[in-house]
Amino acid sequence: MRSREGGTLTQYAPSVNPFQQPRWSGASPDETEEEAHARVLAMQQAVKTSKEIDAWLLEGKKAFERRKKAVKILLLGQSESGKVRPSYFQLAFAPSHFERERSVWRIVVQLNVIGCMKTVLDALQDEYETNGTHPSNPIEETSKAPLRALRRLRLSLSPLFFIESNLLKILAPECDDCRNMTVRAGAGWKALLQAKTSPFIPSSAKGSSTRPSSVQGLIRQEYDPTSVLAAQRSDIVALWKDPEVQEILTRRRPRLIGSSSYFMNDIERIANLDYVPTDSDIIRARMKTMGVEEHHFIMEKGTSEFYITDVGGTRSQRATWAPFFDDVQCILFLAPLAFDEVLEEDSKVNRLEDSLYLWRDICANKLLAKCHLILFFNKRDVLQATLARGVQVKKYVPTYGDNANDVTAVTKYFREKFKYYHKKTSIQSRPFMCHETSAIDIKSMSVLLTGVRESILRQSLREGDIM
Ligand SMILES: Nc1nc2c(ncn2[C@@H]2O[C@H](COP(=O)(O)OP(=O)(O)OP(=O)(O)O)[C@@H](O)[C@H]2O)c(=O)[nH]1
Ligand SMILES: [Mg+2]
Repeated sequence: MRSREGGTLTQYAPSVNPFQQPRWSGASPDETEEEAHARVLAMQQAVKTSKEIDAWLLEGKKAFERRKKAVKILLLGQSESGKVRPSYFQLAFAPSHFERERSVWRIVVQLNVIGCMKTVLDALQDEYETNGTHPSNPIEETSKAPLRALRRLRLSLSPLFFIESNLLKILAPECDDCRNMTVRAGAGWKALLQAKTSPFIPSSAKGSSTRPSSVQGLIRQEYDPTSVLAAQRSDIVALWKDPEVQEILTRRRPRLIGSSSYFMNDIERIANLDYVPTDSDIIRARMKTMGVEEHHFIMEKGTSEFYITDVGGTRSQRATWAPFFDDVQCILFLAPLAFDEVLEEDSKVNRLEDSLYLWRDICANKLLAKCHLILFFNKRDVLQATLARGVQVKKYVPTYGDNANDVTAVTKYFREKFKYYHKKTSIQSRPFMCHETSAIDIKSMSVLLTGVRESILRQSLREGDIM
């Protein structure tokens, strides 16, 4: 055999056979002792890193397998449609997790109360200023009296507004009013609130372990509205129950966030030193979220795992939903029958019309062709109250015509509309599932969600998703 240059191969062969040498250690022949030491350390580190990568890959594989077997639910709907459902799932299937977050929701409820107080004070100010500047007002001094009382009240409540701004600095630094506050999705804001307001500040969060507990108490009070609310309870109750104030609110209809009136009607219970929010309070508390948040639950009784993804529903956030359409099995679509309301972010758009078109787009989405869609006509109680006030559907939806103006007829009418788009735009046929719900009815919501969970599990088993 010859090499290309013409010489024999044997003339290039090494004098020693490497395969017969002891195992190569990476050491060079003239290595010093320190170099040898450094080399051994580097090799040990490399082995450790390699094991860590293996463990990480294995963990990732396990997580992927777990996720594959879990039930994946996506909550969709416009802003304020009532996607408080992660709390419901926690309450129904992981109650101890729900329990741990109770202290956080106390502050959210208190912020809702502060926001509502501000709206009431602003509405009264507008009312009195308009009346006070009215040229035909005969007794100018008398007309100024309510404005002066209002100013006094604002002053006495000012510690609350100071605490509000402290809380905003940690929750939503770019915002100066809790009524417009939006927190970033994820548990970050809850941990921050817990750290600032929990009764026992952990030593790691104290900064100085020698700080006396009275100072810690003061720091806590800067972030905790409880004692100020308790001290001002009688003034707040008197203001909210004043028939004149109620008349002004009914006439002016200022926008009250979330379930503020529910909290204000119960203010004697809430403005208390030992106030702990009830399940109902937590479900009603309003905290606008920005971004997408995934909640992972393992059922405390049973073995099922859930991934529930909650999204921000304002129009500007809807583009962020698509990446979550990939492996979702079921969408719970929330659509309140708010035929007489407009979107907060665009006052030209009717809320119900927006929901209907959003539903149509979800039904038509190719990525969701195999996904189960469950429609919730949420806020049934609000629909009931609106119709009871005599608000006519046909005034807002001309095609409604002379159908009866009651909950049954209204629900039936809109159910047909949603069903029509479901059938017309779904790429492959799927059952139309629609429920009427009300977040305030915790018991029946839990029963309903248990039913939904069972049917998703059954469906997944049928399709072989879950082993
Ligand atoms: N009365 C009543 N209030 C409800 C109902 N469902 C939700 N709410 C309240 O409506 C407010 C808004 O609900 P959320 O669930 O926070 O709104 P969301 O859909 O998550 O809105 P974004 O986070 O902005 O997308 C909260 O104060 C809820 O307590 C209901 O059925 N009846
Ligand atoms: Mg939300």
